[in-house]
Amino acid sequence: ITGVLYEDVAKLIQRFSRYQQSSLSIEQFTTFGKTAKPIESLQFGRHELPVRLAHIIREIDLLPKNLLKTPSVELVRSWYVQSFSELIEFQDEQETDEVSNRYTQSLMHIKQRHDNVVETMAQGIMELREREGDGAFHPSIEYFLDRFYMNRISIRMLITQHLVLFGQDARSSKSNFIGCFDPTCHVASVVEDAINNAAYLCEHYYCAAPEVEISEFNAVDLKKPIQMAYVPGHLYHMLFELLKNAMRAVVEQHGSSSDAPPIKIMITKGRHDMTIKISDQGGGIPKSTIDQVFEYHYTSAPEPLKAGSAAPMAGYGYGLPLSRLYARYFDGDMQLYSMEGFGTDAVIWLKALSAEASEILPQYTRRTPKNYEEVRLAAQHCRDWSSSKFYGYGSKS
Ligand SMILES: O=S(=O)(c1ccc(O)cc1O)N1Cc2ccccc2C1
Repeated sequence: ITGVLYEDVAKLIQRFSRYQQSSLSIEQFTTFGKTAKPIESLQFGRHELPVRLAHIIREIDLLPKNLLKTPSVELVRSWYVQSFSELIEFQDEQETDEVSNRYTQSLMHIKQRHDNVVETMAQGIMELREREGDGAFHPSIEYFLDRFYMNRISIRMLITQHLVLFGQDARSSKSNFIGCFDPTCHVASVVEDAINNAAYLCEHYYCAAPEVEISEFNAVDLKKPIQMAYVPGHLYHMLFELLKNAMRAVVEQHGSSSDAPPIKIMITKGRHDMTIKISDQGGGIPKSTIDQVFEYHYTSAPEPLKAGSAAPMAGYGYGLPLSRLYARYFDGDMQLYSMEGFGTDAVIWLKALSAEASEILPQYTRRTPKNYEEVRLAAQHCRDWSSSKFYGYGSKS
């Protein structure tokens, strides 16, 4: 029986990976969430979730065999296939309340099953690097992880949105939240939360935390506080990471003396972008190493935050690459501008209009395997460029 089942699942994954994924805007999430019934959410999710799972399973199968065959990556793949199989069961079910409740239960289990995907995937890549050194797969692994974690953010968004709207932990209707979305998110308040928590950690580690000054400029509604429809949890995650880095930089540069230069935060809103800039005088880093801080450093895989252990200050594990994915998820971005010897500006751009803030989903297409080949070749090309082969001079090895 399992043989047959296995064969069917592989065929179903193929089939579902050929459907186009439906990218939702924040406008669509909030409009749908205001009036949708559990049944309607089931009708959308029981198709879209298997499609997104199938897309990324196909992409996992493009990984170099030596990585794909590590115990950790095989375990992660089995979670995705298991969740795909469970969701497929709802395809031709009657749309009754009983089915809807079973669907909600299933989403809860799937969310829990995937809680440790980031750590487990990092473990697999670390195992491989220890065994095979800095493998030639490095750049295409970065390409894969960005797409893999973006897909995971998007799947967890759909699942969490359904659970918050219709699950046990459904929010009391008192707040004007629509699921995970705050339609009138007051940006400075989320910034203040992130500052307080990052400063608490900084005090705990360094016995001091730099001052932080916040300014706003609303070019759309002068004098009005800057608000937007967004997922406060995502915004907080990005800000907390950047503030930890900035505070650590300032304290390590100026010691815990009280005359350390303050960190300055500028929040602006234009017709297209809501932008946050965090400026620190923490000594900065060379331009040549900026790209590396956005790499997934498997060496310091994120320690699972067990109760009681203090969260790490700016560990440079996955904090920055994942934060940039959150910024990019609803078509925004994040970038660092550093002046080595002086300090760094970290900038987050988000879409000011919720109708323009659409999910950016990595699509698995017939071209995807070729893209991986191109990424690998391009990296090889860069390695050649940096060698004297191309310049014909210079001592670079
Ligand atoms: O690389 S950074 O310029 C830097 C990176 C990201 C960021 O958000 C803010 C930053 O300031 N910076 C982080 C850090 C930590 C300890 C000691 C010195 C530094 C310098």
